Amino acid sequence: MTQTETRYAIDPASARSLDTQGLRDHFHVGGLFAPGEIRLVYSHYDRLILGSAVPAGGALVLDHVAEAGTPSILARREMGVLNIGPAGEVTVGGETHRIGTGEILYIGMGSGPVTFAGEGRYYILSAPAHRICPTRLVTADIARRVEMGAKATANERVIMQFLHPEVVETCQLVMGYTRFQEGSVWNTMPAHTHDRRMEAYLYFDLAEGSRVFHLMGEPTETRHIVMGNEEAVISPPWSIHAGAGTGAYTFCWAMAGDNVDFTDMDMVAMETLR
Ligand SMILES: O=C(O)C(=O)C[C@H](O)C(=O)CO
Ligand SMILES: [Zn+2]
Repeated sequence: MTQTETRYAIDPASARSLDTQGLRDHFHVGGLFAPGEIRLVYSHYDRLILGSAVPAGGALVLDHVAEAGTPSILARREMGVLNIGPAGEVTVGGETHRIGTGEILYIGMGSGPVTFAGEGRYYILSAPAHRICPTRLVTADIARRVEMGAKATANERVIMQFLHPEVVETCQLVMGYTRFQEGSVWNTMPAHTHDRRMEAYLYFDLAEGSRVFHLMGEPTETRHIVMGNEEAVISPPWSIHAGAGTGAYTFCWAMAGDNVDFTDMDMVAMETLR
């Protein structure tokens, strides 16, 4: 079963006036990773689709998604699939890929239906594409590693860049995840925006009872959204996206938009934040 929910894009002035529930309705994505289901959210920010597939030992096929308006989801789209569960198999274009924990499968436009199988817990991201780039499994040993932050500022972390121009060719998807050194809990601080690209975060590997306070909004109008394990959040192009956890966590970040330049960010000075 595939379930799809649409989230419309709103402007920063409208977002400013939202209360907690309003912010969650627009940006927070809960209820993913339901066993035996594919759940998708179709965001109007850069038309990114994010979601999950949990075959729970069986098989689930992702093919027609009415919101995309094409016979098959990949007809005019590309996809990145991160496995946050035990190893599993994804079959696409007549080939079966065994995806280990923490590995990402890039799937090129026009590949046809995607079958998710085994015990994997798959996080799905898909963006419109304009040409075919080859499907490829990206393992942690070939991902780019960027070490950032420091213990003293509780933000010592490694940004693992999987779908990145120096690793694998994509049309507009840029994707990876960030891991923290023990004791570090702050992500993406100092904060930034990139009006050219939207972003989505999936927070995972949180212990029970642990939460991440995700920060969003224009730099001078920040708001927070409290995130539980395996919950995602949509970051509009005009918004910062940062967070602090009450304990350890990992998060997957993904972007779509006008360029694939990871370093194209507008850094926000600490004094600017409100
Ligand atoms: O920890 C970080 O900092 C990040 O992972 C930042 C994201 O990758 C990002 O916001 C990229 O634009
Ligand atoms: Zn960013």
